Amino acid sequence: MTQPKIAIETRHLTRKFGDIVALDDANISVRKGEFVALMGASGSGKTTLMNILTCLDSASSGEVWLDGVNATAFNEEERREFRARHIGLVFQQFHLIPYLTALENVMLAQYYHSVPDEPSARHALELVGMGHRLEHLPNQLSGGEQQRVCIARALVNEPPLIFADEPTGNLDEENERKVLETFQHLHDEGRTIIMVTHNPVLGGCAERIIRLQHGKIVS
Ligand SMILES: Nc1ncnc2c1ncn2[C@@H]1O[C@H](COP(=O)(O)OP(=O)(O)OP(=O)(O)O)[C@@H](O)[C@H]1O
Repeated sequence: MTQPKIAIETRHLTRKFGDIVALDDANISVRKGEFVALMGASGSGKTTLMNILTCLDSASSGEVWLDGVNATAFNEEERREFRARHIGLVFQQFHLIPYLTALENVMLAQYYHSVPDEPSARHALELVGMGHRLEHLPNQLSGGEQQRVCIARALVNEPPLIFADEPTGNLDEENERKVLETFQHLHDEGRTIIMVTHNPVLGGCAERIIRLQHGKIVS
């Protein structure tokens, strides 16, 4: 079977919360291997869209296709299952387990997915430039290093889609640069990345910017 070239597609996607239309007839299409930034003012619907695309929420109407699968009518169990197999998430807050080393934190993600495999956990950390900090605890790492452990954790199970929500929000400029370089490296490797950000520097590093305004895609 040939693999679909489209990683993400939404058709007339709408999400309402009571009277509030958080997402209004949104149509987006992201190719496999694309690096896309999702930008827009506060309240424009970025989180709402991300939550649907990462199977944390479902739409009020419209369709969502992820990695060639129609995810529109997934129930909670199916969403959880799909998320575990297809989606890697990087958050602004690191959510690392403080008493586990960098390597163990990454292996824990493997454990929840299938089985821990130390060589591939090491490889994921090497990929993000953290091969020299495997045995460090989170509090022995800089913010940027912790975020790179989180990126390794997000990609260790080889998810086809990587989502990042303000991944450098808590970092200084130097660490922001290193994390950005890591995403660019992953992009060069052909991974599909969708990044929510307010930061024009990050937005400028993406291949394309999808802009939201009052729940609508404006460009
Ligand atoms: N659970 C909810 N219940 C009611 N209204 C909601 C809910 N979630 C979001 N909204 C509303 O939907 C709109 C879009 O919110 P959303 O969080 O998607 O914006 P955002 O672009 O991510 O904003 P920010 O950049 O501030 O995080 C806002 O008007 C918000 O108040």
